[in-house]
This record gives sequence, C-alpha cells and structure tokens, in this order.
Amino acid sequence: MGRSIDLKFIADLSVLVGTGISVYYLVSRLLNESDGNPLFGKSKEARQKQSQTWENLVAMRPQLQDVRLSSYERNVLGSVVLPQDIEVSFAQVGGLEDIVEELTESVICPLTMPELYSSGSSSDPSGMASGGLLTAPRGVLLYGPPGCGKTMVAKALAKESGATFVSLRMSSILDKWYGESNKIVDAVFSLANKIQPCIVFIDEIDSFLRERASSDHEVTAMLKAEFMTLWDGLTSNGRVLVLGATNRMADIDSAFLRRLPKRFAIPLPGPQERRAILNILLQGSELDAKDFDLEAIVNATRNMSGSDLKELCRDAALTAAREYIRQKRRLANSDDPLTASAIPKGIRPLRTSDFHKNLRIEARVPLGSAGLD
Ligand SMILES: Nc1ncnc2c1ncn2[C@@H]1O[C@H](COP(=O)(O)OP(=O)(O)OP(=O)(O)O)[C@@H](O)[C@H]1O
Repeated sequence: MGRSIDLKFIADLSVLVGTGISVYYLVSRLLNESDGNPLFGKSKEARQKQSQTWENLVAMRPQLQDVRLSSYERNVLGSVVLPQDIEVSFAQVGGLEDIVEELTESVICPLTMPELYSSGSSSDPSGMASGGLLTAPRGVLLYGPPGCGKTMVAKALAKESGATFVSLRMSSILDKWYGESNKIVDAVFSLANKIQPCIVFIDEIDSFLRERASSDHEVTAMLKAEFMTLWDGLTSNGRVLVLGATNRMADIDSAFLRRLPKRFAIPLPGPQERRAILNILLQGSELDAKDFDLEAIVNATRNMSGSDLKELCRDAALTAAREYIRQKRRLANSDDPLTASAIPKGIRPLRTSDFHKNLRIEARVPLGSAGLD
C-alpha cells in the first residue's frame, strides 16, 4: 500500500516537473520571439541592427558615449532611424509648401534652437528673451486621408531637423503581454530623452488613443494614463516631440487631442498639388516631347492621393517597359536580319496614353464625382 502511494507521488511529481519545464520553455520562447516587429526583436539579426544603430548614434553624438541603455530601451532602438538614413526630404514632398513652412517654424526651430523656447514652467529661464511666450509644442498632429504624405512629411521633418526618428505602431505595443506594454512605453520615452533631439512618430495614433470608453480594458486604460504622464514630462525640454498621424481624427481621445495642440490637415491634393507631385514623381523619367500632356493627366486624376499618383506613374512606366520587352522578344526570334535590326534600343519615352490607359483599366478615379478641383 505504502509502496503504491510512493509510486503515485513520484509519478505525479514527474508530471508536475515536466509540465513546469515545458511551460517555462514555451513562455521564454514566446517572450523572446521577434514576431516580425523590430521593436520587440530579440533575434540575432535584430540585436545586430540595434547595436549598429547605437554605434552610428554614438558616432553622431559623442556625448552618448557613456550612456547606458536598459534592455527595453535597446529593443526600442530597433525602431529608431537616424536622420542620415532617411531618404525623404522636403524637396520630394509635392504641393505641401505652406504646411512644410509652418512645420519648419513650429517643429524644426524648437528642435534645433531650443534656447529660444521655454518649457512653459516658471522656473525655466530659457525662452525668457521672448518673455517666456515662446513654448515648444509637445505634440503635433498630421491628419487627412490615407496616402497623402503624412508619413513622408514626418520622416522629412526628422531628416531636415537632424532629429532621431522613432516610429511606432501602437497596435503592436498593445498586443504585448500584461506589463510588457508599459515597460515598452516607458522605454520609448526614456530612450527618446536620451537621444534627443528626437521625434516620436506614432502612425495611426487613433488606434491607441481612441476615446477612453468604459469598456476599455483596464490594462489599456492604465497604459494610456502612463503615456500621458510620460508625455507631460516632455515639456521640460522641448527637444522630444510626439508627432501623431491619423486618418480618423474624430476617434482620438479628447485628453490626447489637447496634448496635440498643433494640427495640420494634409488633404487630397487639388490640381496645383497634383501637378507638383507628378512633376516630382516623373523627374527621372523620359517624357515624349510630342505626346505627353501633363495638364491632361492632372485633370484626369481628380480625387487621387499622392500614393495613387505614384502607383499611376509606376504603371505607366511599366506599360512602356512591357511594350519594349514584348517587341524585343518578338523581333529577336525573327530570322530576317532587317526585322532583327528594328529591335528598339531602349524603353520609349512615356506618353499621355500610358497614364490614361491605366486610369481606365483600374478605374481608380471616380471620374465626374465631386472632388477638390
Ligand atoms: N505630397 C506628396 N508628394 C510626393 N509624394 C507623395 C505625396 N503624398 C504621397 N506621396 C507618395 O505616396 C506614398 C505614401 O504616402 P504616405 O505613406 O506618406 O501617406 P500617408 O498619408 O502617411 O498614408 P497613411 O495614412 O495610409 O499612412 C509616399 O511614399 C510617396 O511616394
């Protein structure tokens, strides 16, 4: 009897130990998984990228030499882009000159000339030449329909101001384990403070900051409160800026909207803006001197976003390239030396019809519908 109890005890104990070990490995694997998001990447590749970013950052700002990072801050490094690695500049943004000028004054100047601005606190001696009236904005919001250049403008701002750029998608932070999201949010702000001047870019800011409903999960509500506290802490320096982008401004929590006092609408481009965008997009392409009518394309692309225009130009270039490839294949197979010599030398210049053709086929433009024009 005693012996059977002993055996049962040993069997139960080994099941317990076995289960414990499996759970431990499962949890640690899940925690260490990269899940494709560089923010949480703990793979060898992600670590290498984080180290490389830090090395480049220290080379750029030697005062960071002795700064130590927590493991969470190191993970956030995966989402940091240095200004020299950003390829977009204001010169590539078409039709948003007024917005770019205003952003230069309200975002670039506080980041590059902090001595002119006060934090808004009475004990802060900076910005006193202006009687403390000049304060750096703690948050800026870019809003408007998709594909009109919000992300592009945000990146160009970081490049032009020499600020480091931390790009976040809140949905991926919210998906994390209980307690993890808070640590990541803390790390985003503490790292941004260390590597200032810094722009913390939050795309789809509405998904995180949506009006706090009573149905909000407790963890999400706490995270929002934490985010706001950390955000408020930023006013002390003015060299860290939260830049949000949204397609759905009405969905943003009012407490958060108050923290985004500077708001810029980035609407669908009108004819003048489309002309400017098309000119930028077609800069490197050869255009048919006799058969290319920019105005016709401008008029036919009503209601299209910058992103749609980019696709349209890409499709037009593809049409010409496809034509060249087909001709070459067909003629190259001919035994007649005369026919073979007719093989085109290269891709022909773009024609208006290349654009119209793609407009018709893909019916992207709701022709005749009311638009901005
Ligand atoms: N004003 C513009 N000038 C030049 N290119 C533009 C412009 N707007 C959009 N584009 C082109 O469209 C692409 C997508 O734009 P972007 O991602 O900045 O739009 P978005 O407003 O952030 O969109 P979403 O709301 O979907 O994130 C850009 O990479 C660029 O090639």
